[in-house]
Amino acid sequence: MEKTIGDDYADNVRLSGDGKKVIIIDQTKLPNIEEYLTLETAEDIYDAIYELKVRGAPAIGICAGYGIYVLARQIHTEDYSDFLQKFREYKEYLDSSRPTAVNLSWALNRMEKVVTGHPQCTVSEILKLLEKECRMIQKEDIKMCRAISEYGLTLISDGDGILTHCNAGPLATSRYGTALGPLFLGKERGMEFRVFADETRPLLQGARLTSYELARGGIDVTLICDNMASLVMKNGWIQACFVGCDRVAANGDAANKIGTSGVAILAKYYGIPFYVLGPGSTVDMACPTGADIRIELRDEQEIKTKFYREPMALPKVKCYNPAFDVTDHSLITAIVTERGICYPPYTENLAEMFRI
Ligand SMILES: CSC[C@@H](O)[C@@H](O)C(=O)COP(=O)(O)O
Repeated sequence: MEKTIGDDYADNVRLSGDGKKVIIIDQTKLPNIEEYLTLETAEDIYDAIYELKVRGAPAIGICAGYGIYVLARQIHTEDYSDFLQKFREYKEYLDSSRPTAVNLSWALNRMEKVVTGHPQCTVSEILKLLEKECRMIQKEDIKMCRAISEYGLTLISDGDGILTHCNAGPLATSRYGTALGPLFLGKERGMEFRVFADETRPLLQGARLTSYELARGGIDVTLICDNMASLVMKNGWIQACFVGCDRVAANGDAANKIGTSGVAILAKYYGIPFYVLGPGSTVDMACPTGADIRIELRDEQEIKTKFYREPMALPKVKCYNPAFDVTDHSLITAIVTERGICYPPYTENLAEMFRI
């Protein structure tokens, strides 16, 4: 089969050959060092997620699925209730690593259902089913990204300028990505886009990951500081904004990397369509509105020192470091999932699309 651009990134999160470890590319080291990490203990997996070594909502879910399987193998009992109790302890621990992306608890709940759905099975039979399920989560993600890419590509034309924020590319998923998926797919089909990547303060996912992925994929990418988005829009260089999401509420409000809502407000002002792209697993129909989404607060050192040779503020200066914000549904032109392109009114149309 012919190799596609997304294949280069297909193994960012995977299970080791013996099934006893999770292997991830360390995203905090990119773009300078391509280093793979082996995760074996509950602490390894928790820390990798918390420290953003693996990040991006779908990739976090995939890592958690593989992670809980690896941990389940370490539960040495033949007793179903003991197994379930220990499994749940691991699940709760991993689930507490990051609160905003729903994919984390979604994947862990899926894995738990395999256990609770088979009380008649032996522990070794349950382990086989768990392995199948976590591999399935990743396979489905690849399929979903492909479908999202196809739908997303219908929204743009050859030669368009696209602005993106944070990283919703192959590193954040399994292949193609969500917001970047249409661009990789278009590239495979001979289309050219001019992408403007917000650097995305404070952790610079746009600079370190998005511009790296796009440049490697041969896509024309220009890195800008977050505060330059307004100018490139005013210049007429942007025909659409494509961003990912960490949780979409039932009314269409969408949580994504801090700064996304500002991009949406600018896009509205300049009359540029603003699209949110993500897998159905990111749509949380149990969450009524954006106000119900828990926003992760992170360490102030990420703002002051993390990527600088010297501190950028006095130690006594206070910082406020929310990792995400919520874009109001009224600013979103459409939400693209593997099920199709959902336009407003979102409360009705998401309910119809996700059949509740
Ligand atoms: C397909 S990834 C979608 C989102 O998870 C992405 O846009 C994002 O905000 C990631 O934030 P991060 O804190 O880097 O995990």
